[in-house]
Order: sequence, then structure tokens, then C-alpha cells
Amino acid sequence: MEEIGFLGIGIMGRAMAVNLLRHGFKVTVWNRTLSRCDELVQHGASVGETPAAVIKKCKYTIAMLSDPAAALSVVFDKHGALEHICAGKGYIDMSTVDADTSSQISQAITSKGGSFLEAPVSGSKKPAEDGQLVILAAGDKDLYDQVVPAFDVLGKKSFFLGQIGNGAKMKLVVNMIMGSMMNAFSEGIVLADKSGLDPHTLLDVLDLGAIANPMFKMKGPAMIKNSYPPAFPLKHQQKDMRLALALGDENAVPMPVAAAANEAFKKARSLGLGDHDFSAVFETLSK
Ligand SMILES: NC(=O)C1=CN([C@@H]2O[C@H](COP(=O)(O)OP(=O)(O)OC[C@H]3O[C@@H](n4cnc5c(N)ncnc54)[C@H](OP(=O)(O)O)[C@@H]3O)[C@@H](O)[C@H]2O)C=CC1
Ligand SMILES: O=CCCC(=O)O
Repeated sequence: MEEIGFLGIGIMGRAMAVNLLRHGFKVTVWNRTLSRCDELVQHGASVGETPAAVIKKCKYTIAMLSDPAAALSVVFDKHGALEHICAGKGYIDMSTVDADTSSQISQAITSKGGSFLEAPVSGSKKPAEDGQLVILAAGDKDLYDQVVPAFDVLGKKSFFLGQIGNGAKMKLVVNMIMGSMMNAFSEGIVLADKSGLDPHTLLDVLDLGAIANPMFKMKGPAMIKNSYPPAFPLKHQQKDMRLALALGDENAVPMPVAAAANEAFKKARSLGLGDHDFSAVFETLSK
């Protein structure tokens, strides 16, 4: 494949770009805080001074940015991706955003002759490091086919979901379920503890039953120790709950469980826990 541009070297972008480099891809990176690119240079990456410079150099550019505002800013602002997008170039936004944001980016890119794919991912820091993400792509099928070699490195499975917006919506539905589950799990741990049970035994029981899952298994022991090293920052999970609830509004879908979970994540943010892992929502109950 041609050289790949990578915009956004946060928790996920860093892991994904390193993974591409490890598999022999040439990668040019950019990050708003440029110093975060230094480590990538050690792994063999080149650095672009602006998103526009990266687009100019690379046939394909991936973005992995925090939220809709960041995704839009990197495309539309001065020295943004749009400045050098043209026919023959592909832009792949893997950030978790809403369908409307994705459509705005798609329209801007395609109106300049470029091609666009949204491709948010399931899986967190460790799956990103290990190339085990689940990729939820939608948009330009030709571009999808061209970047499959990169997706094969980044993920264990890619879905092509059709028209723009379908990848964004699928991702929000999945994360809405995950955020609600995390709240129920937190309540269960506190209930076990306060009613005289050993929370570690609860984890063992859960792990053997019908609701066993990697999230409970990985995060439970650290939560019991009130430890929340960020893999998926809580502020991003709350953003996803907010965007999923808006999708519920649009479709007149009642979501009382997700709405309550969103309030708990908002409470956690108000306690200053936004940069901790999203499992820190546990603190809203244990305090
Ligand atoms: N962490 C996870 O487990 C997962 C996260 N996601 C999604 O992936 C995306 C990235 O997540 P993650 O890596 O965890 O987040 P981080 O907070 O670690 O990184 C966010 C990135 O966005 C950049 N950024 C933020 N605001 C702006 C802006 N206004 N203009 C330009 N760049 C900006 C940051 O740059 P700077 O360094 O300068 O702040 C940084 O590169 C999010 O949409 C998240 O929801 C999806 C799956 C899993
Ligand atoms: O968006 C973040 C998802 C985290 C995960 O799937 O484990």
C-alpha cells in the first residue's frame, strides 16, 4: 500500500500507528500537540506539520480524534485536511462521532474529488496495540477495498455497513450498551460489598455464567482497588452516551437505562474523573 497519513496520536491513534509501522507500512503522523509525535518517530514515522501537509504527502489518511468538534476542526480549519484533498486521495475517519458529523466531512471531502470512509472501531487500547480491533466501516466501497490491507493489520474483523452514517450509528449503539453495562456492573460490585459479600467472589461467579464478558474480567479487579488507568477515557464514553441518546431522540426510541447511565458518567466528569478510564464511574457509587 501507499504511504498512510495518521492524524491524532492519542491513546488509540498512537497504538494504531505503531501497529501499522510494525507491519511495514510507511506512516506520516500529525498531532495537535506535536510533541506526542516524537515517540512515533522512534518507531520510524515521519511527521507532518499540519493535517494539510499530511494529506498532500499521502494517498490515504486516517484520523483518530476525540470527538465531533475535533474531527470537524481537523478537516475544516486553516491548514486542515480539506486544503489538499483532491481526486485520488482517500480520507478515513476512525473517530467515534455521530452520523451528522460524518456526513458533513464526507460531503466536504467528496465535493473536492476525494473519497471518504467512516470507520469507527470497537476495542480499546490493548486490542489497538494487538491489531484486534473490530472495524465498522461505511461510505466509499472502492476506498474500503483499497485500505483493507491496513484494516487487516489494525483489526481482527472489518464490517462494511453501507452508506455514510451506518458505521457511526453502529458504534454508538455498541457503546451505549457498554456504558449501561458498566453502570450495572458498578452497582453490582457495590451491592455485593455493602451487603457483606466478597466482590472478588462476585467476579468469579460472573465469569462462569451467562453474562461473562471481557470487560468485567479485565476491569473488575482494578475497580475493586479503585484503580482506573485510562484505556477508554470516561469523557469519551460520556460523549458516546450523549450522541447515542441523541440518536434515540431522532428515532423516538425510549432509552431510560442509557439516560441514567449518561447521568452517572456526567456526575463522574463533575468529580474530575473525565481523563480516567470509564470504569471510574464506579466512584460515583462508592463515595
Ligand atoms: N480509547 C479507547 O478505548 C477508544 C476510543 N475510541 C474513540 O477514538 C477516538 C480517540 O480516542 P482516544 O485515543 O482514546 O482519545 P485521546 O483523548 O487519547 O486522544 C484524542 C486525540 O484527539 C486530539 N484532539 C482533541 N481535540 C482536538 C482538536 N480540537 N483538534 C485536533 N486534535 C484534537 C488529541 O490531540 P492532543 O494530543 O493535542 O490533545 C488526541 O490526539 C475517540 O473518538 C474515542 O471515542 C474508540 C474506541 C476505543
Ligand atoms: O469506544 C471505545 C470502546 C472500548 C471497547 O470497545 O472496549
